[in-house]
Amino acid sequence: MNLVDISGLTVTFSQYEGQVQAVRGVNLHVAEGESVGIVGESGSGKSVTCMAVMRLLREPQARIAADRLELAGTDVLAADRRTLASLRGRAAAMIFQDPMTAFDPVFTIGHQIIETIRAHRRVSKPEARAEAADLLRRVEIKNAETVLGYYPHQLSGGMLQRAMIAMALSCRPKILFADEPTTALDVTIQAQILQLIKELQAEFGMGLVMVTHDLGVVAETVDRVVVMYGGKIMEQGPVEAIFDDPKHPYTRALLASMPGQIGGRRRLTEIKGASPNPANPPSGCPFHPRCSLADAGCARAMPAFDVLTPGREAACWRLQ
Ligand SMILES: Nc1ncnc2c1ncn2[C@@H]1O[C@H](COP(=O)(O)OP(=O)(O)OP(=O)(O)O)[C@@H](O)[C@H]1O
Repeated sequence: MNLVDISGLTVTFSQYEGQVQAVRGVNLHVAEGESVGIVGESGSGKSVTCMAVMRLLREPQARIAADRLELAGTDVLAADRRTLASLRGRAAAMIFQDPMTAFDPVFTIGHQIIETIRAHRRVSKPEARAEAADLLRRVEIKNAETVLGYYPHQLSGGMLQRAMIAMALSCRPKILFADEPTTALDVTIQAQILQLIKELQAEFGMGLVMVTHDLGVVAETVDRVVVMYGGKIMEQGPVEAIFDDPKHPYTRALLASMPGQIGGRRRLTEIKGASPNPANPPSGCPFHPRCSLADAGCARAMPAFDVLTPGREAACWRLQ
């Protein structure tokens, strides 16, 4: 079964200035235990895609439409509030760049993890407390019992990130969405946290969707890569294929702008030209205004995906 099953997803935000077309026809599938990286520059629609399948976007400002939008076999567009609340946590959890978004500053770490466990499972408070301490140990927080009594501001950024991962894992989700989970951390801590996510993914047998602008992060952590640009998928395939033999000119440009140091924090700003304005996206292939290979046809229509091998596909007129 696919843990994530998305076909024809579009997400549009209504704003005073007009409509922002954040996601424009995305198909995405993640199998059990699989790890997938979604990469692309800022604003390409990576986060919104994940938030849409978790139904975490504020509606009706965000309008979500899809031919299929399923999380662990449940149609999230048809799901009621209760089903969604139970899905979030039990089926899927999400971690973010800023752990303060996951924690409430006025409660201790322990209180918040224990409450999360008890919101989803019938366990006594002492059992939940023991489990919370155990989870903190698994994310390599040494003085776990003490840390349970700490407030979020008493932990360093890296420690708080670990505590957020512990809280996300507390309901034993089938899939974890990690949205730029290490971007705010310094390089050594970043590498440790990525390693930890990878180990926990294997240990828990979870699916993983890693959202990042950093190809180095993807190289380190996932099996399959999905490259997004202007609200669309440009190319996808196994991580080795994407790195060794990128097909789409955008993927090639992304790789060329990659910092030498894996996990480095340089932003991908070196591709010439500006990323598309989602309020007024370019016609045809969204990358055509910046693509050195583009011709008039590229502005006319978005090409279909060329399936190079099963699971390896790219959408580029010049490839055809
Ligand atoms: N709540 C919102 N209201 C209006 N526009 C939004 C909202 N959330 C996201 N957007 C817009 O949707 C587009 C896609 O955003 P998204 O956050 O998915 O990009 P991203 O690829 O994840 O990049 P980043 O790394 O910057 O988060 C952006 O242009 C963004 O400004």
